[in-house]
Amino acid sequence: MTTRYLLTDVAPLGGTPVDVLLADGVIAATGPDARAQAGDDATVIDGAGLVLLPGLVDLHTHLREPGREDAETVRTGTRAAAAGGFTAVHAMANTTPTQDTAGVVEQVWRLGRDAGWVDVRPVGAVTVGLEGERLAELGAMAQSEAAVRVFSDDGKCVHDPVLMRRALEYVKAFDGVVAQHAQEPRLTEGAQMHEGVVSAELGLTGWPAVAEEAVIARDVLLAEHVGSRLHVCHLSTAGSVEIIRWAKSRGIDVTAEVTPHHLVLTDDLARGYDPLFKVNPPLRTAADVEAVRAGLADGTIDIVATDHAPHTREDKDCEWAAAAFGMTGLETALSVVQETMVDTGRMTWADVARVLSSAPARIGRVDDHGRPVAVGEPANLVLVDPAARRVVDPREQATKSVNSPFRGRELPGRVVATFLRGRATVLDGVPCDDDAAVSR
Ligand SMILES: NC(=O)N[C@@H](CC(=O)O)C(=O)O
Repeated sequence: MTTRYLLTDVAPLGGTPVDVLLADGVIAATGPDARAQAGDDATVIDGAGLVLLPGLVDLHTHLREPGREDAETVRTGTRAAAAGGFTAVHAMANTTPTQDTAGVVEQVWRLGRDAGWVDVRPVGAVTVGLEGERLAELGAMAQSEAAVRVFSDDGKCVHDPVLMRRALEYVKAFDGVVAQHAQEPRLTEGAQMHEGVVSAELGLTGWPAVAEEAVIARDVLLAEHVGSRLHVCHLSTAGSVEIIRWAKSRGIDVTAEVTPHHLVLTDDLARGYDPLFKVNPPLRTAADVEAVRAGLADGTIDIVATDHAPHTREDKDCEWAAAAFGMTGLETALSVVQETMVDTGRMTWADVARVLSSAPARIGRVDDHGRPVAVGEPANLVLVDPAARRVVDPREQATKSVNSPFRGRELPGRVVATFLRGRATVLDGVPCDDDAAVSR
């Protein structure tokens, strides 16, 4: 039998404090019933001042296994996810070999299940080898044990409009979604950072906003034409927010994500030539940051997704032009959303539960996650201390890589505990290594 937990005086979604009993993998009782049913054997966690949210769900994580286990493995990446308050993650397809067959997605799914930290939902590649030439085995991946519902060539754009159209049409058969990495390749050849004043000053090749916006505009029209579901990865510009707003007003079935780093960091950071700030799509301007915050607050942008992109020191500790694109994010996402959206009064904790849990769970068709905090629901939960503050030290994080752009920065909030089907994966802010993989 798994441990029973009595969380006392916790605030579900930041609301009125209440006692909550977790038993047999579910929320067994709330209020006075919780204490009455807890019995003597329940582990009591003092939840005064803490917020209880549904476990976070990431639609966009790079776990790097198979192929780049030197940067991250399914085990280290999912342990980092649990530390960050996640109970489910989607593992992106740009592995080696590519997650473009039933065999590879099943391998990743099994590694996730055996690690036991979070539920891993592999993303399937749209095209074979992410090469943009032939559709991958979408149906076989959907029907595999991994039950793939999200398909993406992330890291690369599906730039051929005919292939994109076919993928959008094909995934309808199994209620899938195509998640597009919107980057017009010809407009971004050799690009190193956002195209603007700073790139001109530094003499680095620019990645113009239009290279993202042109693909999003095309794809929302394609999605409308074929009546399919489209998801836009890591949207980063004010113009992209406008296009999504327009598409939604027309009733087009599109969803969009923003990353934590695009909610706060700007292209000015490139001035130090520190590749920690090199990412795809690039950090944009302060006006873009304001536009994505406004878009997230008004629901134009549906979710926050980490785009956790771990890289080895070798791939990051070099000159800007040679460095890999990408930043880690699983262990700082919730804090950045708190700092930029909650502490600024733009969103409530209920909104946070929507953008980091229920909406991504719905887009990815992940059952049992992102559910209401209510009796009978699966106990996939995270307990957060919003009053805590910490200085980010990547060496203390669970991820194998240290390329956090928040290194040395003080951020609000701390994950106190994470529960996966009622089993604690994190307690007192520390991953429960002894218990991992015990009960799945
Ligand atoms: N987001 C990133 O900067 N990097 C991603 C892929 C990508 O989108 O380029 C990665 O896999 O490292």
